[in-house]
Formats: sequence, structure tokens, C-alpha cells
Amino acid sequence: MSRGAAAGQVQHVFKGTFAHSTTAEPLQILDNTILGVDINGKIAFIEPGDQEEILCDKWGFSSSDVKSLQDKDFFIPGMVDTHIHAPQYTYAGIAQDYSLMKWLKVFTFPTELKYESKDFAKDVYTKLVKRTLKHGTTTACYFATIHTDSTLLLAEIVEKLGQRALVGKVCMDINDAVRSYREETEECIEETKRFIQEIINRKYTLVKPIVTPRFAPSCSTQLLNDLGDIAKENDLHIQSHISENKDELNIVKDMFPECGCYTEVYDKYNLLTSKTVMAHGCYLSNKELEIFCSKGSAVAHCPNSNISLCSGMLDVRNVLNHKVKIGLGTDVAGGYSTSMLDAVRKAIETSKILTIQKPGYETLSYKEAFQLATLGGSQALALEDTIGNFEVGKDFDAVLISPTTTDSSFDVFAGDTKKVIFEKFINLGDDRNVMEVYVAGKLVFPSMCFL
Ligand SMILES: Nc1nc2[nH]cnc2c(=O)[nH]1
Ligand SMILES: [Zn+2]
Repeated sequence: MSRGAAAGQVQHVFKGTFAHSTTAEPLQILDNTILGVDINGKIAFIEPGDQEEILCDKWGFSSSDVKSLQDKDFFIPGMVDTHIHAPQYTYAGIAQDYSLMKWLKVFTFPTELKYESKDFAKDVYTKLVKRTLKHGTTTACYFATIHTDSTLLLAEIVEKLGQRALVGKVCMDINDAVRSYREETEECIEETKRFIQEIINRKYTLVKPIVTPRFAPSCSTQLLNDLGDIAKENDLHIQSHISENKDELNIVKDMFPECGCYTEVYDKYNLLTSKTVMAHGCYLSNKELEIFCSKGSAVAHCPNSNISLCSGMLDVRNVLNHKVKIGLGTDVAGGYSTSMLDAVRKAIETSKILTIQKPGYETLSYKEAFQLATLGGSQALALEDTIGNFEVGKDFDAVLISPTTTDSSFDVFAGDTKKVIFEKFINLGDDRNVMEVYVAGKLVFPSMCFL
């Protein structure tokens, strides 16, 4: 950029259509809009296109610096995957014929054991981060494995490829299914501290650590207690699983008879905070949702996984009515797809099945599902001040969509409005429509790293 670069104030100026959500409106389509990204990657302005001249003067760029989008193209905010297991990517798309506890024993734990090898981890993690970026996932909340060094490698790969992420070393000191896949309590705590300290020392700009007890059945009370303390002392994010499957509920009842419900188990050990995201929650009672609301904790809705493993169906409307923060997760490989657009569609489908079952049910609209995948996800990860939509001051995490790219999976016809095209993209689009992906103002796809 000529004058802009000299003035050193804005690194990109885009003009065209921007589709995003606000807290008040699940879908706003802003046509003929001009958006500037400052040198720190933050949105400097977003104004009607007719303000271009004034903005040129104010921000020191010229009209030739403005990148005008193609007629039908539009930007959406980067999508936020609030729950994904990086090591499980090797078996995404297979192993879908078991229910949760057997699936963990037969596929998950034996696979995760392999990540003791950093070479193995490097290959899989690199492929997954590239794949999710290509799908428009600009932020991901990752479970890794119990292995600290491989998990540190995941953090390094994510930062290098330019994705924003929370990365968790998995903590588990109980595993009767595969006895070699667990740590002693003390070791698990010490390794968690080492992981967190190392991430802090590296001063990453995009990656943060997240405290990750696998789920209550894998954790002793000592481990849960110490992890709660670690999170509190360092003001860290927390993630786990809750109320995904009925067998799991029974195990938790037997293991923690002193707790009235699953939510109470995590709450007792200070693991429910405003920086907590719990995956699934299919069987959370209204009372438990009230606890989530009062703690400011979030649910990661993973509809593909819930259906694939026949776990259950989350009533998103009820979660929203309880004012609980909620985002969407792919939950690879319980969920078979790495795509957040798939999560959007499965969330809508689950809601439609509930509508069939419950007359009068208020179905989740495609606009609301899009809101969950973007702004909702940012809220669920307590990152809503930084990402989630196109508000001035937030980082420019964005995906440029072309509905008319030659190999698009859907067609656009004369007379299709922007709103119609957007709805088609939500229901029919895929990574072939993703032209560019930006994180904190930086173009991360396509980039040299993908060659
Ligand atoms: N879907 C899913 N649920 C879990 N509960 C505990 N571990 C897991 C996991 O890896 N995937
Ligand atoms: Zn999971």
C-alpha cells in the first residue's frame, strides 16, 4: 500500500459485502461497506462505502489501495471451533459404529497413545491445522493428548501456521480401559505446570494454554482439585466434557455419589468459571444450566459427534433461554467432519429433529446457527472482546467467500439476492468457496506454508 504504508496506519482496506452477527442480530449483511485493518491487525473502521474519500484523508490511504471484492463475494468472520481433538484427526470419517465408552476404549485411547512420538504428532497436527484453516476456522479450542512435548509441538505448529487457538494437554490419572494411557496424579500435575509455563515463556501471540481434565470419569478428586487450583492461580481457560452420554452419566453418579449432579462435580473443584467451556451437555438439567449461567461457563455444542456416536441431542433453544454462552464444535473424531459449516448444518438438523418431536418448538434458524459458529464461539471461549464479528477494535479474523468460484458446489442465478446467496453458502458451501483466510489481519490461507 503506497500512502497508507507511508502513513503506517492501515495495512488493508477492503470494500464490498460483509456478513456477520451482532448480539442483537444473528445476521447483518452490510453491502457496499469499507473496512480498514490497522497495522496491529485490528479493525480500524467499518463504514458505508460512500465514506471512502473521508476515510482516505483520515487514515492516509488512497483509493488505489482499496481492494474491491468481486460482485458476489463477501467476508464472514473467521469461524470458531470450540471443541476439537487434534490427535483424533487420523481416524476422522471412520470408527463411527460404537457408543462413547466403547469408542474411547477401542479407537481413541490406543490412537492417542501414539503421540508419544513427536514425529507422528508433527505430521498429523500440521495436516489438521492446515485443513481447518482451509475450511475457514480461524480459532480452535484443541484437546491434544497426555504427552506434554507433543502438545507443545501442536502449539508451535498452530502459531506458525497463523491460527488462533487454545491448546490443552490432556489430564487423566484414571483409565481402566487402556491402562497405559494415563499418568500418575503427581506427574500429571507437574507436566501440566510445565506445559503452561513453557507456553507462557514462548510469548505466542495467537496461542494460549487451556487446563484440560479429559472428563470426570478419567480424573481423581485430587487431580480435579489441583487443576482447579492451577487454573485459578494463573487465570486460565478450562475445558472438559460433560453429560454427553447416558453411560457416562451413570459412571459419574457412581464415582461421585456426594455430588447431586454432574455439574456439581466440576463446580466442587472450581472448574466452572467464566473461562470454562464444556463439550456436549446433552443431558444437562435446567438446574445445571442455571449453574452454568451463574458461573458464566459455556457449552460447546458438538452436533455431528452427538449424532455419530448416538450420544444424545442438545436442546440449543433451552441453553439459549437459560442465557448460557454457547458455541459450536466439530469434536473430531467423534464428529467426522473438520468443517464448521458441517457443524452449523448439524446444529440446524438436530434442532429440526427436536422440532418434529416437540410441537411448538422454536427451531434454530440458519442465521442463529451462523451466529453460534462465529460470535457465539467467541463468547464461549471468552474471546468476545477480541474476535467474533466485524466491530471496530476487534482483530480482523475473516474469511473471504466466493460463491461463484468455478468449482463451487452450488449455483447462483440471476436475481439471487445477497441474502439468498448467503443462505445457499451456509447450506451448500464448502472449502472450495474459501478464497482467503485472515487471522489478526494476516493472510494465513493461501500462504507459502500451504505449498
Ligand atoms: N466425544 C468425546 N467424548 C469424550 N469424553 C471423554 N473423552 C472424549 C473424547 O475424546 N471424545
Ligand atoms: Zn470431545
